[in-house]
Amino acid sequence: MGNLRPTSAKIMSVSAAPIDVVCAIIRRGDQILLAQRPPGKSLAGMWEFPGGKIDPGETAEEALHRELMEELGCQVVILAVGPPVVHAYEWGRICLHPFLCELASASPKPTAHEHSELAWVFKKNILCPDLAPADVAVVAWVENLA
Ligand SMILES: Nc1nc2c([nH]c(=O)n2[C@@H]2O[C@H](COP(=O)(O)OP(=O)(O)OP(=O)(O)O)[C@@H](O)[C@H]2O)c(=O)[nH]1
Repeated sequence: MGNLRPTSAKIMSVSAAPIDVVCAIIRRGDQILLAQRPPGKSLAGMWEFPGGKIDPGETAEEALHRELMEELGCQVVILAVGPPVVHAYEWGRICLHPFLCELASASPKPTAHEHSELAWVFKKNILCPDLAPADVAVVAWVENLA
C-alpha cells in the first residue's frame, strides 16, 4: 500500500498535458545567444534558449516577445518557427516551441535580468553537456537551418 502513492503521482505527471514553453534561438552571424538558468529554478546552472511558459490567453508569439522583454530587455524579429519538442522531466512534460530570431534593428542589447549569465556561442559549440536536455532536439533543427 505504502508504494501506491508515489506510483500514481508519477503516472499523473506523465499523463498530464505538457506545459507549453517558448524559446528564442537568437542568431547573430554564426553565434546564438544562450542563457544560464539561475539558482533556485529548475535546471539551475544549465544553459537554455531564453523564453518561458506561455500564459493563459497568450499566443506563442506574444509569450516569446513578453519573455524576451522581461528576461533580456530586448526585441526580436521572428525568422522561422521550429517543430515543437515534447520532453519529459521528472516533474512533468514540457512542449518547447522554438523560434529562430534576430535582434530587431532598434533593440537594446540583451541584458541578463533573470539569468546568471548570457553567452553568444558559435552554432557548432551549442551542444554542450550542460545544455537543458529538452534543447538537444531544438539544436538538431537549428543545425539543419541554412
Ligand atoms: N525558457 C526555456 N525553458 C526551457 C528550455 N529548455 C527547457 O527544458 N526548459 C524548461 O522549460 C521550463 C520553462 O520554465 P521557465 O522557468 O523558463 O518559465 P518562466 O520564465 O515562465 O518561469 P516561472 O514559472 O518561474 O515564472 C523550465 O522547466 C525549463 O527548465 C529553454 O531552452 N528555454
